[in-house]
Amino acid sequence: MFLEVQDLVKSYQTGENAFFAVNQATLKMEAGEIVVILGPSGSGKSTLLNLIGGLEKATSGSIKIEGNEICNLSSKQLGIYRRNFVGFVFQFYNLIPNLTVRENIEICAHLGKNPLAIDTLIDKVGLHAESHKFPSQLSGGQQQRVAVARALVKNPKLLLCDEPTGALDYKTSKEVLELFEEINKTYNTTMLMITHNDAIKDMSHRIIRIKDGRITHNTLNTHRKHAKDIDW
Ligand SMILES: Nc1ncnc2c1ncn2[C@@H]1O[C@H](COP(=O)(O)OP(=O)(O)OP(=O)(O)O)[C@@H](O)[C@H]1O
Repeated sequence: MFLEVQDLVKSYQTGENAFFAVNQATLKMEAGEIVVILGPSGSGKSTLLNLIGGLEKATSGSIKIEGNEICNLSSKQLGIYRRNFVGFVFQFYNLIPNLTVRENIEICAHLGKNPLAIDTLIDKVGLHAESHKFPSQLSGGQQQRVAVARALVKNPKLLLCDEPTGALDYKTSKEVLELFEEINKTYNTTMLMITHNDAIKDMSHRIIRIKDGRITHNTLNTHRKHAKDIDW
């Protein structure tokens, strides 16, 4: 099993009471799976993603990646885990404005042990003609494709995405989703995504629903579609 989360809890002390942002969450992911997390605002989606990505520390419970526990790692060890294992894509692309497309990707290449070839990746995300442009010269979809390439260049086994198409229109969302599907197929990257976009749900292998910090559903998507065939 690639990822195993067991009885995971993240609580905050608010006055005398504890508030449970993630409450006894248990889930498993196979290598190469695309899993989406759905749930209302404030239900704990980002917290769960951040715990798995080693951006936050759990109150209790266990997260094992390829059998290795990450919940008891020090901050420094968590940094190494993030660097070696995890790529992040957020709703807003967070590119460095005074670096070109190529340079934005290049600066992350050395972070992993087996980085992907930059030019192959630039071709894969369809930005060959844009590689010397600056972020301000790109559309939102193109900027998100740079962000995806930047997250992938170190060849992470796990890609965590928080509303990756949240700032994109229909057409560019579809392009980015086709890219995710292609990357998943080519590199067998395991992907965990938070989204309100129904299309991501339709192209995923598994759907997790969360409410008030608790996982309420965890179902295989037996009617999985390819991104190019999805209308929403
Ligand atoms: N540092 C913190 N201190 C106290 N409460 C927090 C903290 N961080 C998050 N929370 C609370 O935990 C709950 C879950 O937050 P989280 O951001 O994980 O929700 P979400 O499902 O991702 O929401 P959204 O869809 O609106 O982004 C929320 O009620 C939030 O207010």
